This record gives sequence, structure tokens and C-alpha cells, in this order.
Amino acid sequence: MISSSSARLRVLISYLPQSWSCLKSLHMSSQQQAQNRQIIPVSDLFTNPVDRLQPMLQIPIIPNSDVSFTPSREEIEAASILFDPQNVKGEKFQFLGSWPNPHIMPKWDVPEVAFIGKSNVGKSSLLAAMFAQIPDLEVKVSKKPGHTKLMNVFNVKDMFHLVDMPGYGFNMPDHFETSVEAYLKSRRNLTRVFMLIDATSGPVDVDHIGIDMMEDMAVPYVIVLTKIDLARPSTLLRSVVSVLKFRDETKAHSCFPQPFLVSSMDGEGLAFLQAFIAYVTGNLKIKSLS
Ligand SMILES: Nc1nc2c(ncn2[C@@H]2O[C@H](COP(=O)(O)OP(=O)(O)OP(=O)(O)O)[C@@H](O)[C@H]2O)c(=O)[nH]1
Ligand SMILES: [Mg+2]
Repeated sequence: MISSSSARLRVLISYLPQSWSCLKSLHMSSQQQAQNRQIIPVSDLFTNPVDRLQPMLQIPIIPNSDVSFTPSREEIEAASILFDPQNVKGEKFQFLGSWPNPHIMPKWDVPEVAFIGKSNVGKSSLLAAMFAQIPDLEVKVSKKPGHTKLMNVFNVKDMFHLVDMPGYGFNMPDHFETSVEAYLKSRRNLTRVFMLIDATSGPVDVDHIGIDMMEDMAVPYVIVLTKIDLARPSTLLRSVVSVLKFRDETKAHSCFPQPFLVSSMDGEGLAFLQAFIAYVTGNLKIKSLS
């Protein structure tokens, strides 16, 4: 029986490879394990991607005490319908505009969630994937880091707003402090921040700085690992463990304990994340949480 989370992490880390050659062999053995233990295929879009990794380990990847968001399949499907334009006539999906700082941004009486992370991590792509069924709503993405320079606000049916932020790190805008930081510090209707980290690398130095920033401001945030379609299962597992380790080592008080995994390319994990957004903005009741 493994009791403390740091002891659990030590056990998890001992499972993980230390070098690329070991990673390769873990990958091969995980393929063999997949045959034996039936890893869930990626094609199921209404599940938590962590579930398909779980057969690789004999203990929970995320300690049960840290897993509080467990919607049913029906609840996940209900949330994804919120992002579906074929509902009641007149429901609005809109790009509301771009702003360089929060002082000139209109104050709406609607919960907002914001997406932050290093340049090129996939913030704009994640919003584009969420709005994939709304062709009129274009979210610009680019291979070039530092593409998004302003805070872009999108309205989802007057239920909540999604805010795409400029990235930090390489090619970040000079006005980052007066835009993103000022927004995070002052925005009253900001309900949750989603901090994106690249799943192919796990947290890097610039992510640590981002997390410190969130902790200093005591803004509630959630970690989302992006680009999971590009990460092998072993790499993905390693990135999840790195996030948990980092969270525990830094005693990240404002961080939601359960990380999310998503691919904007094949949509894996998207509906699960949408369910969380719907839940935190008060638009979805989760039976297991009520
Ligand atoms: N394979 C894959 N590529 C992705 C994914 N998400 C984003 N990308 C790619 O990563 C690159 C950067 O994506 P963006 O969404 O523009 O990244 P961003 O975080 O908004 O970047 P900045 O605005 O520069 O801060 C683009 O080439 C995307 O196609 C993903 O889930 N899977
Ligand atoms: Mg962007």
C-alpha cells in the first residue's frame, strides 16, 4: 500500500526510462503490454486519455485522491453539445475582439476561462479545435512561435468566454506584463486558467516560470498537456508524472490536482476538457460531484 503522494511518485518514476534508448525499449515493451493488457484505442473521443495509459502501470497514474473530476460518458457528451452550433436557433458563437490590455477590454457579466502557456504550445489550436464545427469562427494558428500578440476573446452562446492569450518565452510580446499578467491579476469574471504544457517535452524551464507566476498571483489554474498525438505512450506517461512531481515539489496550491491531456489534431481528450470547462463555468452538473 503506497500512502504519501511523494512515495507514490518515487514508485512511478522508478518505472520510467531515464534515457532515449530506455524510452525506446519501454515503448516497445509497452506495445507488447498493449497487446496483453488491451490499451484503449485513441478513437474513443469521450474518454479521459489517461485511461488508455493506465494499463502501462499497476498503480494509478494519478493518485485516486487527486482525481476529483470523473464525469460519466453521458455528461461528457452533453458538454460537447454545448460547442455544437446545431442547437437552438440564434445561439451565438462569436469572436468578440482583440485587446492589448485588460483596462480597455469590456467587462462582461459572463464567466471567462483563459488559455496561457509558452509560445507555440498550441493555445490557439486548442480553441480552433473546440470551434471546429463553427466554420465562421476562425482562430489563427501558426507554426511560428509568438504568433498571437493580443488577447482574443470568443463568446460561447453567452454562457462563457474563452480567451486566447499571447504566449510567453520565445518571441513573446513586449507588452506581456501589461496584457496577460495584468489580465490575470485584475479580471473579475476569470473563472479558471488553463496552463498548457507540451506533452512531447513535459514541463520545461519556461513552464516553471509560468507556474510560479500563477502561484504568486494565486489564480486557480489547471494544467493541460497538449499535442498528445505526437507523444508516444511512454513519453506521455513520463510527461504526466513530471507534471505531478513538479506540482508536488513546488507545493502548487492554486493548481487543480488532476492534469488534462489533449490533442487538437485528432481531438483526443477534447470532449473531456470541454466537460471541465462547462463544469467550472456552471454550465454542466456532474452527478458524482453534486
Ligand atoms: N500535432 C499537433 N500539432 C499541434 C497541436 N496543437 C498545435 N499544434 C501545432 O503547433 C503549432 C503552434 O500552434 P498554435 O496553436 O499557433 O500555438 P500557440 O500556443 O497559440 O502559439 P503562440 O500564439 O505563438 O503563442 C502549429 O503548427 C499547430 O498546428 C496538436 O495537438 N497536435
Ligand atoms: Mg496563439
